[in-house]
Amino acid sequence: MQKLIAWWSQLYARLVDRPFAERTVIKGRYRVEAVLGMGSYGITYLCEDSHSGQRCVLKQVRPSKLGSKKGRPVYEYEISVLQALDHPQIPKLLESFADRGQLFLAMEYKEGKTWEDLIFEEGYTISEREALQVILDLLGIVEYVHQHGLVHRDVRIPNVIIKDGTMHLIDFGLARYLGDSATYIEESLDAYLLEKQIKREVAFRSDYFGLGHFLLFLLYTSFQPADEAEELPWEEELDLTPKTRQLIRRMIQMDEPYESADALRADLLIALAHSANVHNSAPKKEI
Ligand SMILES: Nc1ncnc2c1ncn2[C@@H]1O[C@H](COP(=O)(O)OP(=O)(O)OP(=O)(O)O)[C@@H](O)[C@H]1O
Repeated sequence: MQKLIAWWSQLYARLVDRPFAERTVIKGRYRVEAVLGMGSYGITYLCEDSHSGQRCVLKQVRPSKLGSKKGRPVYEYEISVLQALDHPQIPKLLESFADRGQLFLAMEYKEGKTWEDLIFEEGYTISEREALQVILDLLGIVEYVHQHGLVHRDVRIPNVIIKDGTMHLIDFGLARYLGDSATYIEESLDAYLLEKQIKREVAFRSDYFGLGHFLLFLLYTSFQPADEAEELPWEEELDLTPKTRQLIRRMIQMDEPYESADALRADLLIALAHSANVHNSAPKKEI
């Protein structure tokens, strides 16, 4: 029976979750230029706002999710989160509205490339010092989010956009206020894999965990495995200074986790002072 329900809901979603075509005008002002993505609860569009002449991002709740617990509550939560934040490196909420029976939110468009694009499409290689500097800059945005009682919980390379050297943190769909439950519905966290539990914990340290993995991604851009070498743990593969290694171990909770941005920043600055600005391999492209 459960299989049948799952099959039916997938079929239903496929039938109704059809994105609006390019050039469709929503609410008489937002002209769809492209579909940016189809996420778990929303469809994201790049639009031109005919009122301001500016580009913006529209997020539409998937029609198949409108009546479910993962539809409107998630949408309303994201609105409240974006409304609470006002930072130049975070997209601002422009408005939320219903049109044609659908729910939308409009937010500022952050033009640029994500770190995922820079690493995987453009082949950037980053030295240890540069990587630590990136994390230090990102920590400033994350700390601002924390100061508003929020945890982002999805700090990852596809969620950071970089334009002219300035980073922007996007995708607050998983953000939660401290004290709120980690899931929207009565899901038992015990069922989650340990790593997912750490990432989704509503605590500041889960964002430091995300930043730790972000740092590892950046550091791996300079790693070149020997031909047919077996995969080893990061501590053996990456040639890092001891301070950076200790820092990462705490960020990804192999050792006592950081509980405040100040403590993490202090160790980041120490690691930076000890770090080398050399690439482990010849850079294909440097930042
Ligand atoms: N404010 C924004 N400015 C620029 N690009 C954005 C903005 N918000 C989202 N995007 C881009 O739109 C795409 C879809 O993003 P979105 O975060 O809505 O959904 P997702 O990551 O596909 O799924 P999920 O909601 O499940 O995390 C991504 O490529 C993201 O880079």
